[in-house]
Amino acid sequence: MTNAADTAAGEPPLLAVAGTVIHTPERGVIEILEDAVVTVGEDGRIERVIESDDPAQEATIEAAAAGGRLTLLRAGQYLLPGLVDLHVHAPQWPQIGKALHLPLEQWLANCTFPLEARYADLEFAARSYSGLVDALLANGTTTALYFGSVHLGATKLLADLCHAKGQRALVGKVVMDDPTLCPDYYRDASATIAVAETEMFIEHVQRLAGPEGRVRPVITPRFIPACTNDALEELGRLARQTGLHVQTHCSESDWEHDFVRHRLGATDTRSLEAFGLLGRRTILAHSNFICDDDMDAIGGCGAGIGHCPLSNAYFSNAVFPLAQALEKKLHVGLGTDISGGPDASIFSACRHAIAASRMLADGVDARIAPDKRGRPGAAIDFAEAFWLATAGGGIALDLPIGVIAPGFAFDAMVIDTTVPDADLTLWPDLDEPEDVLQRIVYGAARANVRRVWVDGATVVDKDAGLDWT
Ligand SMILES: Nc1nc2[nH]cnc2c(=O)[nH]1
Repeated sequence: MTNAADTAAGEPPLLAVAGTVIHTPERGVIEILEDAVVTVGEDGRIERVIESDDPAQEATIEAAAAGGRLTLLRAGQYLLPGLVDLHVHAPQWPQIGKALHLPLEQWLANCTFPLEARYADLEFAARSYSGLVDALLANGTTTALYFGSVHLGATKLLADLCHAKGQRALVGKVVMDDPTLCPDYYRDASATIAVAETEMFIEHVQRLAGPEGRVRPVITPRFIPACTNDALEELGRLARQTGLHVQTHCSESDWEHDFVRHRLGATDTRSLEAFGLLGRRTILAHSNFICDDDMDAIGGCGAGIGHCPLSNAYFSNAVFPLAQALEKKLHVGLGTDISGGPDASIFSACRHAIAASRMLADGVDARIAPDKRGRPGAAIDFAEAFWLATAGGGIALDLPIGVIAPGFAFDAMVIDTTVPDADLTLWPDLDEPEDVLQRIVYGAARANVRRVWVDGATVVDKDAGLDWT
């Protein structure tokens, strides 16, 4: 990706990683750079990707090795961009793998709000959030977009922990102030207090990490049914004034979609737009019931969608029209939706996204004739799924992440296809080069993620005792 002429020796890099790079810089495009060297500058950004036939490689490797800054991948290890999770409910971590038998509205009222209310206790919050951030990093999630709870204190703690552990994180104090839906024991006391605490949270995070830092505050109305119009209007004003990210749930299930249409006479998307909450840095979780007009509104302002295929299977009554959204050039990435999705891995989300798209394409009810059963053209493949999990998530967030190329942040991971206690096995005598990515997308587990960097800093090294050079 660079010419010999570009590679005159300069300052030694912060880091150089030598090995085979696999990424998907564009939707459906797999790029494999065998035996490349990726150099990273002091700012944590990728400086150069030097291919194997470039004479500058040797000197770069020697300089990095001399400075103790070289990481050399072994046979069977691959350098991939880190994963981006566009939808995580941090306080629901202790509920992962439980309570998925209920419809959304009962799950919220009977299980989720009582659990989230416990985050008034900062000791409980610290225990839960610390385990969650460690687990996501160990799964290769270098960037996470988090809903906190309604509590200012616990949500500050979540931001502090992400900062301390080095994860790229966008974190929101949840706003939910409408007594019609939110119980007395778990809601903002008023719209005014909810907005004031959101402002305090923004100040805290920007003091912690800087205005465009690795940890950023997000304006977070939980979803329209939980918020008064006053709160939504004020949060819209704040979004316009600050230019910060916004996250919320959008047209998730029959119940939720109909609730908003009855209350406001418009879809979630058009209502959010009217409140000033739909913009380039808005991420809409789910969005399963969006219509063509909603897609036009989302595409028109460049907002993003966090597609959560596993949680949709439990709560959403429908499959998100992913391929249609991509054809319309909407910005889409993947989310686990912990704990509506009982799986912390974005590799799993890739697999669920592929499976859901196939079911939408073919249809699911065998009693319906094949030509009427599905929605032709709705399927995506593994390369598109991996693009959603990396570059697609980065585009949705408007951040330079998800691609191994100069100018992007060095948020990356080593996938080891040789670890013994895992089911990911390559068959070099049977495989085409692109099959490596296919096998990783379908087979990678937490144990295969050996090392993780964010902004060039090592945040996970499961083989810390081993020599990487
Ligand atoms: N899946 C999901 N949907 C929601 N809608 C409002 N809150 C939630 C939540 O916590 N999870």
